[in-house]
Amino acid sequence: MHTTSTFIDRLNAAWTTRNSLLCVGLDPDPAKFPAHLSGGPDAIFEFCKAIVDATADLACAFKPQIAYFAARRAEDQLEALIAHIRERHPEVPVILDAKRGDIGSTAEQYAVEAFERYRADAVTVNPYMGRDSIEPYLAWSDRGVILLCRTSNPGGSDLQFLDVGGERLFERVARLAAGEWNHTGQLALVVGATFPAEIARVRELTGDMPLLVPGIGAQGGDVEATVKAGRSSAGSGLMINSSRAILYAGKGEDFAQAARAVALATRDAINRYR
Ligand SMILES: O=c1ccn([C@@H]2O[C@H](COP(=O)(O)O)[C@@H](O)[C@H]2O)c(=O)[nH]1
Repeated sequence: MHTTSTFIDRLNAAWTTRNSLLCVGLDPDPAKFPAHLSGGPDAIFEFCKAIVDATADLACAFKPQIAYFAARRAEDQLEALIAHIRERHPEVPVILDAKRGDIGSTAEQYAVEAFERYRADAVTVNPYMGRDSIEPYLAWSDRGVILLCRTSNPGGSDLQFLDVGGERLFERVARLAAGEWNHTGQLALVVGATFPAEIARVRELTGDMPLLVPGIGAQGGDVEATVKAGRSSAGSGLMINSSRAILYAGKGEDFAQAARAVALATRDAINRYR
C-alpha cells in the first residue's frame, strides 16, 4: 500500500519508528551471489527479496541501483522487488538510484519511469544540467528528488570543487537546493561519507534537509565522522547508505542472516554518534 503522505513524511516516520539512519543499498551482482541462487531465472529478485526481508526493520530506506538490474535485462525483477517492498514493508521508503539528467522533455519520461513504472518514493538526479532538467520530477510534488551534490568518488572533486564566483560548485548546488529550487519541499542531496568536511559544509548550507550519504562500508567512509558532520538538529537528517558490505557479508545459504548481522551492527554504530 502506498499512502498519500510525502517522501519526507515517510522518511521522518521511518527514522523514528526504526530508530535508524541506515539505508540498505540493493546493488545485486550475480557473480557474488551464493551458489544455491546462481543461474536461477529470478535470482536477482530472490537475492534482493531475502536481503529486504532480513533487514526491513533496521532500515530507514532501501536504495536499489537501477544499473545492476538494467545491465542484466532484469527491470521486471526490479519492478517485482519494489512491489514486494510496498506490499510487505510499506513503511520503508524506496529510493531509486538512477542519477538521471537530461533536457526537460526527456526528464519527463525519466520521472514517469521512476514514479509510475517503479513506484519509487524518491529518485536520484544529476542536477548539473540546471533547473529545467529537474523541474519535471518536481511535478510529482509528493515524491523525493535527491540531487547529486558532493559525490563519494575521488574524481568528484574534478568538477564539484570548481570555483564558481567565490564558492565551490557543490556549494552552489546545495544553496539552490535549499532555496529557490525546492518549491515542493521534497528535495534532498547526495553527499559522500568519504568527505566529512563537505558533509558539514552542506549541512551548514541546507539546515535540516535530508542527506543521502553513500560511502561507508566498502568505500571506507568513517561512520563517526559522517554522523557528527551530518546529523540534523533533531539528531537525524541522514540516510547513510551501505550496499556491498551488507549484501555480500555471507556467501552461504545463510547470506541473508549474515547481511542482517552487518546491517544491525551498522545501524547501532551510526546511532552511537547521533
Ligand atoms: O556519490 C555517490 C552516489 C551514489 N553512490 C551509490 O551508492 C552505492 C554505494 O555502494 P557501496 O557498495 O556501499 O559502496 C552504489 O549504489 C553507488 O552507485 C555512491 O557510491 N556515491
